[in-house]
Amino acid sequence: VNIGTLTSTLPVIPYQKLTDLHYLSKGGFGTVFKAQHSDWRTSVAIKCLKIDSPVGERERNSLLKEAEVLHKARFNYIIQIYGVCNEPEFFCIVTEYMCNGSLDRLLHEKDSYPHLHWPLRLRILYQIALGVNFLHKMTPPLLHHDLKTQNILLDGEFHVKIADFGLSKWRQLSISKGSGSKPTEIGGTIIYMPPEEYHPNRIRKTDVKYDMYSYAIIMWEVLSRQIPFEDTINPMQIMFCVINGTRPDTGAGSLPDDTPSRETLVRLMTCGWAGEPNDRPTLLQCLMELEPMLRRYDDIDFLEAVFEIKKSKRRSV
Ligand SMILES: CNC(=O)c1cc(Oc2ccc(NC(=O)Nc3ccc(SCC(=O)O)c(F)c3)c(F)c2)ccn1
Repeated sequence: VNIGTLTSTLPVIPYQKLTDLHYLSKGGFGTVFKAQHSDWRTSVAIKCLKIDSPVGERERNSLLKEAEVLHKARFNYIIQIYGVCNEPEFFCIVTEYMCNGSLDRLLHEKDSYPHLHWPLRLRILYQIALGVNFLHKMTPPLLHHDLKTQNILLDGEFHVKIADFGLSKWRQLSISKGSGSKPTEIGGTIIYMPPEEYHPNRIRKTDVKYDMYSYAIIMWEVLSRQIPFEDTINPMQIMFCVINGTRPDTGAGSLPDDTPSRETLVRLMTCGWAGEPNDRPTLLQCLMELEPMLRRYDDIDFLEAVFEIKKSKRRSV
């Protein structure tokens, strides 16, 4: 990646403008901090190469590639990049800070969030689909291939932005290049991984269909607030079951009968997680089916759902 072309359109942020660093998380070989930008007077997130390890050329290039990808993929439902900090002893990309954290926490920290009203859950599913569909409609299509609730971030009003904490080489759909799969992070979860990915053969033609499988699993997780395959602890067991057609339970025990548009949502999930990639719908087809569901609600419905969360969050602090 030519840093010159990248920084000709992306701000270069001097390191001394980044203050009050707080550690957030550690990725493959990247570390994420919250920081304040002293001129812009806002919180930012910075993803740096391990500040202890010498910044290797390969790692630096990988982060540059990520900046380029994020810069090209600017969209309302993809995490926004503000710039890069490119100094000899410090190298990081600077993005917006998503103050309400990951969807994973919103779904499963039920003490903090006892009520998650349907309008907000549907808006979250719709906005994830908008983000992933945008990636798939780029030329060439940009594949996420690590969609999971930990990579879905929420801003102050609980709007969704797609993120990718993992730091590994970027993949794009290119017919020429044999598309080897992105190695799953060590200890990464496989519950969002489609069965054809368990033993990736060199030339896989249906790459965009990978994200659709992950999206279907996320749909189930949002609507049920349960962990997919929770009772099977051993990843090998999950892979075995999934290859044999086991999927999350779509009965009333997991998806309540009062789930709005239950039949349509269950059909989208079951088609989305089909074992045969070509049987899965596209994200665009999902959007077409979700749009009439969202139109049933108005802003007050969404505001009430967000208000409910903020009230209970205040109580639980
Ligand atoms: C409580 N709040 C927080 O903790 C917090 C942390 C945070 O840290 C980061 C998280 C992720 C990234 N980076 C990233 O998302 N990159 C990326 C790259 C490619 C694609 S799309 C194609 C593909 O996936 O390959 C994509 F969608 C995303 C980052 F730079 C910082 C940001 C905001 N808030």
